[in-house]
Amino acid sequence: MVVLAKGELEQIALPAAQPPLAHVRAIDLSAAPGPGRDAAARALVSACEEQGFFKVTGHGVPLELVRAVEAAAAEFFALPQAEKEAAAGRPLGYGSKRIGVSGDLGWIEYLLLGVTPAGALPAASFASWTLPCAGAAVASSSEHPCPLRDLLEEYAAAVRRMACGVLELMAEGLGIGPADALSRLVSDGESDNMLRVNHYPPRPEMQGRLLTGFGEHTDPQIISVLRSNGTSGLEICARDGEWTSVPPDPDAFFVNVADALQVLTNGRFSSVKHRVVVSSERPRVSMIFFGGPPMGERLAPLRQLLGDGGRSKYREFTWKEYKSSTHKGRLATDRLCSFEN
Ligand SMILES: O=C(O)CCC(=O)C(=O)O
Ligand SMILES: [Fe+2]
Repeated sequence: MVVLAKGELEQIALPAAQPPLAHVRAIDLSAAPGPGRDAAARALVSACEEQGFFKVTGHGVPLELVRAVEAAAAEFFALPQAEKEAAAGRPLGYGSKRIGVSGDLGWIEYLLLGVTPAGALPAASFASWTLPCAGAAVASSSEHPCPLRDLLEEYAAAVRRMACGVLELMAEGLGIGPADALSRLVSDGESDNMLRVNHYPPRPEMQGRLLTGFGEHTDPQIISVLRSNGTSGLEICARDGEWTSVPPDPDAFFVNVADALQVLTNGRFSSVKHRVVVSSERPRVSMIFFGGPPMGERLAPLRQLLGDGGRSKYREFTWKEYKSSTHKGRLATDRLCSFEN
């Protein structure tokens, strides 16, 4: 449930609009080695250069698992508000309407969780709270293991593997080595991976107006892998500033180029600006895996992507430094510009 104080609904109301549909490239991760895989790697690089956004088919994540975790998430969000609030934490845990700490509001409730390299949700995510689940709400979680938590762990592990596959294909397409030049950042024991489950309840009647679900922003990590329950709402912004609506695809995963990858590629790829507009009478549930590097990782353009005499557009900084910059300022702030040379 999203409970807004007086005046807050007005802050997130949007004029009715029907942006054109985005044309999103599909990349087949299962293409066989040889010409098929080479073509997929080239298409992936073009998609990152042109849009910073694409979708992945042949991803190997079982759709039964995806549907089971989505159903368990929907049950969680249907719990009484007080039970969900018991899982509230900062910044991890349950939250509603507030995104970040700088006053951004949205028609949204969510769970934000840390992920270990094996895909587990570490105890630190649960330091001050446990994850209540429908059916187990009255029992202690040790007696009744929470199905949502188990499913999220399995899901995070599967999506992390897929994210690594995407980054390996990307390294091939960019012609950089070793094969794990990019994927190691997400598969490392210290990688700062996160999982976010967003629930956008159906919008209230507002005389045809729409609501901001998640305001415009770029994701700070390397890549984000997003899946939604087939309800529209995600919009991406093209280089020319035009917003387009992403047609939902319940069988594929969407991938965003995020800020750290823009830096690693010296701006050859740009992180994609995106937002969620709540326009549907159906609830939207989305699950996003954020592939982030270890806290101490030094980020700078990869030498192989600088070319002869190429100039680095960014100064070197650690992921920890960049991540803490994202905790300051509004969601839509362009944070990378303060790291430019
Ligand atoms: O919920 C969505 O579909 C996208 C949300 C998003 O961009 C995010 O959580 O970073
Ligand atoms: Fe995002």
